[in-house]
Amino acid sequence: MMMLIELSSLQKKFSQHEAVKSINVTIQKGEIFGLLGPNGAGKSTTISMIATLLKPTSGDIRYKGASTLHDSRTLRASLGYVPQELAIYPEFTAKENAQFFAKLYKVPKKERQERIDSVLYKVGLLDRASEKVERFSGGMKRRLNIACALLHKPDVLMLDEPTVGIDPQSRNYILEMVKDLNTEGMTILYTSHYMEEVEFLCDRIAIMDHGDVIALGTREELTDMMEHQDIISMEAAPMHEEFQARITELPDVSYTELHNGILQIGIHKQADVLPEIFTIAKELGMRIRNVEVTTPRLEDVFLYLTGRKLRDE
Ligand SMILES: Nc1ncnc2c1ncn2[C@@H]1O[C@H](COP(=O)(O)OP(=O)(O)OP(=O)(O)O)[C@@H](O)[C@H]1O
Repeated sequence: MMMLIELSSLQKKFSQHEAVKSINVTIQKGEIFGLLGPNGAGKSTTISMIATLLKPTSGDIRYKGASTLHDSRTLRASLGYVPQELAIYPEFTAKENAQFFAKLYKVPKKERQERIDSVLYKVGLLDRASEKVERFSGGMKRRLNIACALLHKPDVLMLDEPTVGIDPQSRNYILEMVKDLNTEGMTILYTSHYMEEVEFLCDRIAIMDHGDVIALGTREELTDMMEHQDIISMEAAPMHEEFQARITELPDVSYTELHNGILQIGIHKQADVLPEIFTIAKELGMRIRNVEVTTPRLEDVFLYLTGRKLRDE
């Protein structure tokens, strides 16, 4: 596998606040690389630095081995970037937007029409090409934004939380489209705070928190970090505070987390703690309604590493 983008000791400070803390990440040609982390983790700052829209405080970004900090032309020509905020004109039609960006990206005139039709088709908007964007749903606008980033046939596509606040249908459409683009050979950098999306899409994942990459690997490598863990999810009525406190004290329990009435208990793999848990529940007069034992997912890895939930709810 060829290293396509290398971030070395990449750091960004906003006055005293260190938004990205000297991270080292390499993105291989042909992979879907995910940046997963909660809001404020530093994902957008990182991706904006790669897109050359934000100057790093220190460190380097190399594209195909050459630093992009002084000469970003090669990278810019090969990069499609879809920011979190929509960058399209609502009073124009979808086609007019695409025409505008095709000119901006210097797509040769004789190729423009075909290219525009092809990207609008790809995002499922060819039949709506002549409609004004202000009449589009959030998901359609987002898809058009992606189409505009594809006009110059980039080698790398970077998407910053592309599914936030859109309908499930558009979300699935985008996820499938990203997979297809990757199958056709495009390298993808995808940021999200949705664990399921990153699990579904990404070959490798960097988990970010407070500006730092706290873990990096394939999904299996990340969940293997917790190879000594199983997760018990338990619903009970009532759920006593004392119950959680006593469970946390048990020797085979590594952590507990109460969320939406469900108590999650991280236990050493195959530890026989259920009888003790049931006994404590009985002592406290609780009725257990549901118990499930599962192997860890990325969400659990985040909880394990940070002691916090990935999502802010
Ligand atoms: N222009 C800026 N000036 C000052 N602080 C900033 C600026 N941009 C980002 N930050 C701060 O840097 C940190 C990282 O923000 P960033 O947007 O990169 O996080 P994120 O992981 O992309 O989260 P989100 O999904 O909410 O955008 C945050 O604490 C944010 O407040």
